[in-house]
Amino acid sequence: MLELDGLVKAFGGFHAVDGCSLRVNKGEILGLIGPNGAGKTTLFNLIAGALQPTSGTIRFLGEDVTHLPTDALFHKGLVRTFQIPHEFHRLTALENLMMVPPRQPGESLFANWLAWGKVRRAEEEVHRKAEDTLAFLELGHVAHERAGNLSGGQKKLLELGRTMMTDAQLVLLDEPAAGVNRTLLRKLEEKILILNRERGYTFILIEHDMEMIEKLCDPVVCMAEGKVLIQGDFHTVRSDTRVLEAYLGETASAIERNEAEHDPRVEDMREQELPREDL
Ligand SMILES: Nc1ncnc2c1ncn2[C@@H]1O[C@H](COP(=O)(O)OP(=O)(O)OP(=O)(O)O)[C@@H](O)[C@H]1O
Repeated sequence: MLELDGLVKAFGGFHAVDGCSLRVNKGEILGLIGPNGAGKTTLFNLIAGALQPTSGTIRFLGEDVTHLPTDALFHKGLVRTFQIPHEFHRLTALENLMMVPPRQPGESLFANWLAWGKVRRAEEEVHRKAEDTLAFLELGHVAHERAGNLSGGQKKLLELGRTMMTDAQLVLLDEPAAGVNRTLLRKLEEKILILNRERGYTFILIEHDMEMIEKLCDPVVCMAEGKVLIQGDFHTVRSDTRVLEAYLGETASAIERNEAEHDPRVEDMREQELPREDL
């Protein structure tokens, strides 16, 4: 379904993604893991057309889509969600879903004027679909609540709902578990599995929550320093020494940073940097 070949994204001299090649097959839930700064979100941005690669190619459903923008990919069925949900916070949950479908006839004044009956039927259909989507996500009770008032977990479910309004084929989920309480997390996992098994959605999922990765994902891909380190099932990837080293490297630098924070010499230096009146 998706083929990445030798993808590179450079920011100045720094390669955030450094020669990534990857295959995603229809029906998979591919888990993308790796320490902070490994390049996972940058890779998502490249796949979703939000960033242009420095080099390399992206093929989606057999077509070269390397330089297509986000909206063109969206119309082809490639949709992403964000680590921080992007809801319209003043609109209700239902209205948020009704905003999604592309090419609504109601968007065109001319179409409105020419065929108002057709427009009304299309709007009713969108309304029904949005209600069905909320019911599937067990969000029916907050349909008329402003999206900005929903909990973090409910916003994540709503993001998933927005992908359902588009008949997406490949969905990129960026840290769906982040900021979600345990109860809603189980619900989110269950819905992702149903969408995958019963509705044929293919997913790529960036996640630091290893329990979620273990439950949902096969294969799992680990990235570090912009590169794909290994691809395999969860247990193979988790026990691979290169993966352990990549995560240990991150832990070691976090410990170093933490020690530096509490080193009296560093604190002295900070005090010296500040003019007295700012202290
Ligand atoms: N626009 C940018 N300009 C410069 N550097 C960037 C830019 N975007 C990302 N980077 C750098 O690229 C590297 C990879 O970042 P990225 O956000 O893709 O990592 P990640 O694996 O998603 O990390 P995390 O798990 O913390 O979200 C980081 O060192 C980051 O600082």
